[in-house]
Amino acid sequence: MSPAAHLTATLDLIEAIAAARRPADAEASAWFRAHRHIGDSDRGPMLALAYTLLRHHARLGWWLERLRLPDTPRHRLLAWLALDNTPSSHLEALLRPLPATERALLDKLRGTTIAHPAMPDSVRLECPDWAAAPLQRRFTDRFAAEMEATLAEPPLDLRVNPLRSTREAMLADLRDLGLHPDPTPLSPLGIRLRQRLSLTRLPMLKTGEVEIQDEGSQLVAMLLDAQPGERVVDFCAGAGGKTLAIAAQMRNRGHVVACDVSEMRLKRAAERFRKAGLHNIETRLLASETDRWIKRHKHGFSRVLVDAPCSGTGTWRRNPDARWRSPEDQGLDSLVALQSRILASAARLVKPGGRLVYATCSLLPEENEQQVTSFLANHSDFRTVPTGTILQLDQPYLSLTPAQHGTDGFFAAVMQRGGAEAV
Ligand SMILES: C[S@@+](CC[C@H](N)C(=O)[O-])C[C@H]1O[C@@H](n2cnc3c(N)ncnc32)[C@H](O)[C@@H]1O
Repeated sequence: MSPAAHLTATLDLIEAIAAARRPADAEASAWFRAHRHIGDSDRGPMLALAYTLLRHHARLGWWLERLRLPDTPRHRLLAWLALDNTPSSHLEALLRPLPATERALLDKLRGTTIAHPAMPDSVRLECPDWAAAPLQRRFTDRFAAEMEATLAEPPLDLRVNPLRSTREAMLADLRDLGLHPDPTPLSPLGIRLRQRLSLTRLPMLKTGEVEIQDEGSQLVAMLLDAQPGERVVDFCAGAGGKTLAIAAQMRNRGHVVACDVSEMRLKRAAERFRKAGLHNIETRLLASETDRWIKRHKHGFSRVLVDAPCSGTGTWRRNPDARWRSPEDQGLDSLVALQSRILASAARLVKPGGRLVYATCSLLPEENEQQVTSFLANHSDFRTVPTGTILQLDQPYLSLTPAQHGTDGFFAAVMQRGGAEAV
């Protein structure tokens, strides 16, 4: 692609993402499917630029307002390129015609940095109003550092499928491909790649030897501590990211039921299970969290994971657009109420001595510790098991943040039904 065609196509992609109601990653995938002629060498840089704009969303909006320019994707792109010191002559050639207002925008921003002393903290830290108060309450003097960590580009984390390979073998294969992988510090199955790369460079994704999974997500699955031969439920399985890790840990022995209310996600999950060579997983579509199947299988499982729908505040590094969408659609209060209903209903599946893990990818105490406290207050037959007894992390609950652990933000609590020996 010529540089001009490349930039014009990037603007088209950015406009599509801005206009879409669905998340940016889904819109970008659909956009590239509709533009199959665009090759890998263009895709990576196009996506990187589109995501850079999303990561600077509030700050770019602030600049356009200050310069009294309409807030359009084109102006956002021009503002970013000017702040990034792309030469004007280059831009004039690429984005013709460049009206006088846009040329003035470039002139005003050239040599300036994106941060400005007059920017309020909420803009500088890209923190939406709905999340600012609970996040400040939680992090107090670490608030700015935590928010800054959510603005960094995340690494690519892989989880090795122990049924197909080992971490050492995969590290060696990745080095042979000219990459620079590191073992992840917390998960024994994790590999971290910090360089930007096209996924087509990783044949081990196709063979099911590795899966893409943030280290924090790997740890949540490990916390379930599912053993070969057990009966396990992944209640909010979605597209099966954690189910895959759980079933692999069980070495394909025992039985895993992957439930969800989304048929589309379960279909995608089933496809992934086949590819990973996992045969001990059944998918089950639920009509709601109180589906009759749950009553029929009361006390039927030794391990139940509830990876609840949440605000996704812990995944802002990967989904920078999420902070401007979620959970405005439904509101935090109704999300918290849904989580509480899901947790109470899924708990019925746990047999005496069995374990229930409640997890979110949220940083908000309302969805995490407070949710567990209120569950325990209403379920006196459950008690918490410190996560330090399972992982090498000395925490009562698993609580990961981008600034402290270099992972996405995750929370998980392990609870056991009854005081008997864990199953
Ligand atoms: C955080 S996502 C799960 C991600 C998945 N566990 C993974 O690791 O890839 C939450 C899931 O909960 C599902 N969900 C939403 N409402 C639900 C309900 N009432 N009962 C069960 N699952 C629900 C959503 O469809 C979504 O797939």
